[in-house]
Amino acid sequence: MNHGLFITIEGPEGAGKTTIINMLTSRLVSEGLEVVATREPGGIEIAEQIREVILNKENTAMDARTEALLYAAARRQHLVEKVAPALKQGKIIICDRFIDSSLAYQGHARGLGIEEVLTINQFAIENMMPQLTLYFDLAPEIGLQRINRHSGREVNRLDLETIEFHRKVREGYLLLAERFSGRIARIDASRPLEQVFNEAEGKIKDAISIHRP
Ligand SMILES: Nc1ncnc2c1ncn2[C@@H]1O[C@H](COP(=O)(O)OP(=O)(O)OP(=O)(O)O)[C@@H](O)[C@H]1O
Ligand SMILES: Cc1cn([C@H]2C[C@H](O)[C@@H](COP(=O)(O)O)O2)c(=O)[nH]c1=O
Repeated sequence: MNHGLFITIEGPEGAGKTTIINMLTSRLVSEGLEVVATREPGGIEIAEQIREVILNKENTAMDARTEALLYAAARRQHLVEKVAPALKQGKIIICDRFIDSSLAYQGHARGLGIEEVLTINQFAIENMMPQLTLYFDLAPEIGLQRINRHSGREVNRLDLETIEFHRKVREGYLLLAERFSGRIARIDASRPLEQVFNEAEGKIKDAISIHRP
């Protein structure tokens, strides 16, 4: 019997997560694997509604703990409705952001504390952790420039944070990559797309052979 595989992709704005997830999904599907690509916050109706509230540029009064709880709530619903059933069916889930985003953004950059944010997320996820996390490491200046110049996506409330905030996000991710080195693989996302893709694909293929022999 095939076992599901839960993979998450992390990193700052404009690191190339969406682009690479699309490329990885096409590649794996073309090889006959069943893949579900999804994202946080979002991926299902209720979580997309929560996303609207969190990322709305008008919601400048949002308290940091409210923000952390909303991300955790969206995560819970997405896990229960989409991720867990697909894993049960033996599929490969590739999720754009997961718990490490909350730890880096709310825990470290917002200053709520990584341990505190971990605690509320443990309640939300009940030990359902990814087997592999690819962290796309990139200086925030480059990522924000990529978004402003090329992607055409709407700027959201988090994008508008100060550059110091985005630097703290990176600092948070680097701390997490060190702490959870068995799960998180750092990928240098400043390189050309093809190189980033090749490394990401290699790590995923390794995980498939370990976790779905
Ligand atoms: N390695 C790369 N080199 C140069 N440009 C890139 C690279 N990867 C992605 N891009 C470009 O950067 C922009 C942002 O990419 P993408 O939307 O995939 O990032 P993202 O990590 O999903 O961003 P966000 O999380 O902020 O939505 C796109 O225009 C994409 O084509
Ligand atoms: C899951 C999660 C996300 N965030 C932040 C990170 C980004 O700024 C936005 C999501 O936008 P994207 O274009 O889909 O990357 O939300 C966060 O702060 N905490 C989280 O848990």
